[in-house]
Amino acid sequence: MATDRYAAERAVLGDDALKRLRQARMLVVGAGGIGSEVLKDLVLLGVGYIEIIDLDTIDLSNLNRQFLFQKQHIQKPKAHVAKASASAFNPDVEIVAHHANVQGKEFDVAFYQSFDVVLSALDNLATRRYVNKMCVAAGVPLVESGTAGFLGQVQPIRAGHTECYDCTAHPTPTTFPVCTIRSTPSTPMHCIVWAKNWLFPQLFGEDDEAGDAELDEAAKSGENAQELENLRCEAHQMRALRTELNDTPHDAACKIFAKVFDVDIQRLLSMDDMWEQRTRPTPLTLAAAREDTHAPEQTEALKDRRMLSLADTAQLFLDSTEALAKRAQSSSVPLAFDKDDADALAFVTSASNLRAHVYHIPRKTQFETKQIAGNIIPAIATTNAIVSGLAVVQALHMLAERWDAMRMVSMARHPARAFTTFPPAPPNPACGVCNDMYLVTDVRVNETTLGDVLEVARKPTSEGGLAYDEDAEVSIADGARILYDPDLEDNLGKTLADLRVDVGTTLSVVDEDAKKATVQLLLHAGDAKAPQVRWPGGRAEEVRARRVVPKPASDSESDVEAIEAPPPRAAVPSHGRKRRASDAGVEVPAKRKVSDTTDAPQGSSEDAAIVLD
Ligand SMILES: Nc1ncnc2c1ncn2[C@@H]1O[C@H](COP(=O)(O)OP(=O)(O)OP(=O)(O)O)[C@@H](O)[C@H]1O
Ligand SMILES: [Zn+2]
Repeated sequence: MATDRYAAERAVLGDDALKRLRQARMLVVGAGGIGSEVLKDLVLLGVGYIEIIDLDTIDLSNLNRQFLFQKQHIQKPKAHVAKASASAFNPDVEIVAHHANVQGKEFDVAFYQSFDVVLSALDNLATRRYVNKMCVAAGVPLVESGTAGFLGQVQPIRAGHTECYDCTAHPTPTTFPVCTIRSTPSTPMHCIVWAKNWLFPQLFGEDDEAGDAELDEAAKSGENAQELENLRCEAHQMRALRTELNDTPHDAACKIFAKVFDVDIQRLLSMDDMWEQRTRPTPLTLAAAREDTHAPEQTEALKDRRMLSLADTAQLFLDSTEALAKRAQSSSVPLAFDKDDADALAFVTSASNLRAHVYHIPRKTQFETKQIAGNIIPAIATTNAIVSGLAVVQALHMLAERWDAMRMVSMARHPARAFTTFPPAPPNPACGVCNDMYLVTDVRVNETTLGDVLEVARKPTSEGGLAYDEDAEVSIADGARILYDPDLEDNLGKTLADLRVDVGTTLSVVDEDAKKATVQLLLHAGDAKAPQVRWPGGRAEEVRARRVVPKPASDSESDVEAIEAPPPRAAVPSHGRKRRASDAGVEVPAKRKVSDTTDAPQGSSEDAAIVLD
């Protein structure tokens, strides 16, 4: 008799729930630490159809916690490998993988609406906010999750009923993405992490023999031979230099300088596709660094708060490398970074600043470096696994429409109470994302003019318009770019294509008097020249029900005029002159920021205010 892989699940969830799971469609955004765990959980549960999106490729540093990936997958797209690895767990599940940026235009509101639940497993604020906004626009439930060291959090979001991700302000995370550390840093933090977590242990910490053996094994499998060979070569060179540090510390320190700031950078530069979207680094020789004795003007009295010249930074690197090498030689245990160890801090400060210089990134003082280096939080596989499980539980509640069962969950390293759960709060009336109205708008960008869009804004709802009064001061913007306002009429005759507005763009129609909510037109390719406005999914009632401010009883059910304005946002100075269309090409700050949350109050719950990675 064939075994039923779902027997246990059926016993726990029941027949109906299992059937629903088998028919469910879920989207996982991000295939990193949390995303690969979530994917594995969903596949094992037997969710019928899953799509996964990730823009990145697999890095060596991912392998300690992203268990769908192995050595032979280095440099392959995370989404594709995650699909291949997870598919093997359950052949009943269909997975579609996208190696792409989730902010790409192909992932429009209709795409989101094709899913029952979206699970966000991202590592940055901007993309989290974007996915949140798309889910609110599409009216699709979202499970947001994040971890920082031993802390974790899961937030179920149901548009119009619960807080969205943007209802509370989020501090800029002090944690960091590790995968960009080895080759493509873009912030001072990346450089500091590289110096502290990679270079320091390579030279003075635990010797990584095992890592090299693993590289040998991966090379045997024939995958990514060239990059694996490079990594192995780098590891061997570093080990040789580490040995040399014992005998001739000064010469070895100079060679290490040449290797990490010049030779290795030249090797990376030869990989052209790596630099298509990024600024190319500039290799730095010791001789060139020594020539640059210019120190920025500064008034700081304390030495560690002053910015050193490049020459002094290079000297600090050589001195601290020599000092640490001597200590490592006489120490019975490998050295570990300690921000209060002067040599270690000098090493990390100088190495990270030299790397920052190479990558055209601002440098940091020793004082700043100490603060940043002391704050780095490692990603922990167990936290990711637990948070992923909690996220999937929320997704199951959503799928079963057990809305009352949804819980925010905060996880902390607390012996008495590891988890704190509470029902999600209602939407914040000051949240731009929750207050804005989202309408899918069919256009033909080569024929539809901005005037056509304005006409639709003025038309009554019964004729498919937005019902703005003839005398209402309306503006139309593409992000921060204002295309039309009462002082800027030159663009009205231009097509959307002329204005560099493509399908996939969101145009914001803003009522200057703040009497109506901002309307977001999600542009979609249509058949007619005149824009056709549709409520997402044709579910007008549902969308209307999502309004934060209750509708007055007298308003007609079918009238968009019933959309009340959110609480007034920042006052807008009026313009003294008519602006020309040529002005419009220039990015100007939006008069009223659309969906801006900077004025949103801080999270109402202390528990909810953890920094998400
Ligand atoms: N705009 C985006 N589109 C698609 N995927 C994204 C986007 N932004 C981030 N991601 C993905 O989200 C995932 C987040 O996973 P995680 O936090 O574990 O980061 P990581 O890069 O795998 O690990 P680490 O940053 O700790 O090295 C990453 O795989 C990253 O590529
Ligand atoms: Zn909100």
